[in-house]
Amino acid sequence: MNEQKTNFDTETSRDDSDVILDVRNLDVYLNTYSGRIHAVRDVSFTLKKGETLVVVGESGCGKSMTARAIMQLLPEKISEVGERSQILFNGTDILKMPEKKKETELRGKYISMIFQDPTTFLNPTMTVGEQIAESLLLHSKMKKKEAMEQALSLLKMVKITNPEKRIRQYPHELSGGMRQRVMIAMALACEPKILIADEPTTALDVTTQADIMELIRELQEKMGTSVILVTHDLGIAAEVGDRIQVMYAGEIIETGTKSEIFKKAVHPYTWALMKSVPSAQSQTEEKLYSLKGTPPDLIAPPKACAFAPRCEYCMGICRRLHPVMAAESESHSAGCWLMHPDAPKPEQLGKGGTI
Ligand SMILES: Nc1ncnc2c1ncn2[C@@H]1O[C@H](COP(=O)(O)OP(=O)(O)OP(=O)(O)O)[C@@H](O)[C@H]1O
Repeated sequence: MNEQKTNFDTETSRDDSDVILDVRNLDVYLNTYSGRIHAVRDVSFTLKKGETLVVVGESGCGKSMTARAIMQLLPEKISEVGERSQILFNGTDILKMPEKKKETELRGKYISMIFQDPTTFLNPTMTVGEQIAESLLLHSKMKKKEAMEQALSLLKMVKITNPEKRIRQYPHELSGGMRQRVMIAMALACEPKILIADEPTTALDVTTQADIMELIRELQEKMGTSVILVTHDLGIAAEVGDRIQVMYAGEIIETGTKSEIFKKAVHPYTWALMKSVPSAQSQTEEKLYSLKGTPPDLIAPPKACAFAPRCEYCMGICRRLHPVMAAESESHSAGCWLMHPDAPKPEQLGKGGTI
């Protein structure tokens, strides 16, 4: 079997003029007291204009570090990006941009990010209006008065109640949902080409979650922004995603359109994630499936399939060789030895089959 690791999805889309972001061979290392963590491992993917790409996976699988690498907001001092890595925004490698340009052009103007917890992002000593205006002043030639007027229209756009009052309030005076709306207003202030949303609704109650996701979708349609949404919630992925990218142990293990992933997933890890989603039926009739074991330690990531120790369909080869990323269709690919033409069908496999 072929040992070389390729990513057919990226290969097929390299010539695509619709591609706004092209991430190639991204490696992120974090130098911690416990050791050097290989948090993102050879990740390649593209994002098209106007689409929503959802990145899913368990905690610690590298979703946030991938998102932060694009925004160039990796943990200071301890992080390192691999030498061969490239992050091309409209053809320009973000990793080679001077720091000043990243500050004044890249962040906010071209790419914006919203986080799970707005309190760590919003400045507690400035009013909501001043903060939105500040971001406008940084990226445009507006005067302060004009920026404050624009801040008010942005607060109206994100449908905050009583915007004339909110604009003069401080973050601590607002509810969690309102603070999240303020962060979205700030992120969209300069009409970025890409919005990265890292678990934007995790800290909110279910109703507010739905409102915020609806808001992001509405604004995306209106402004034509491309969105990368990081979530561990497959329900949200099913609702808003055009394409889904499943990550495990710092790698992409399956990627495809929403219907390919939800109806025709081929990787046992994706199957396990799907089975763990509560449905109306599972809540009343059966115990919810829970994936046993934990993801591997990324200080010494396995050389072979990282999911093998937890996989019900694990074969001998899975413990020896890294799987090849293989194409199911032009838009659907996965890294699993079960896809090899010589592999037995999953239903024929007992634990630890041989190939
Ligand atoms: N600031 C940090 N310092 C040290 N290690 C970190 C830091 N942030 C993340 N890591 C480690 O990097 C790896 C990838 O983490 P990452 O946050 O990207 O995962 P994730 O999939 O986004 O999970 P979560 O949903 O829990 O944030 C994990 O092993 C994690 O422990």
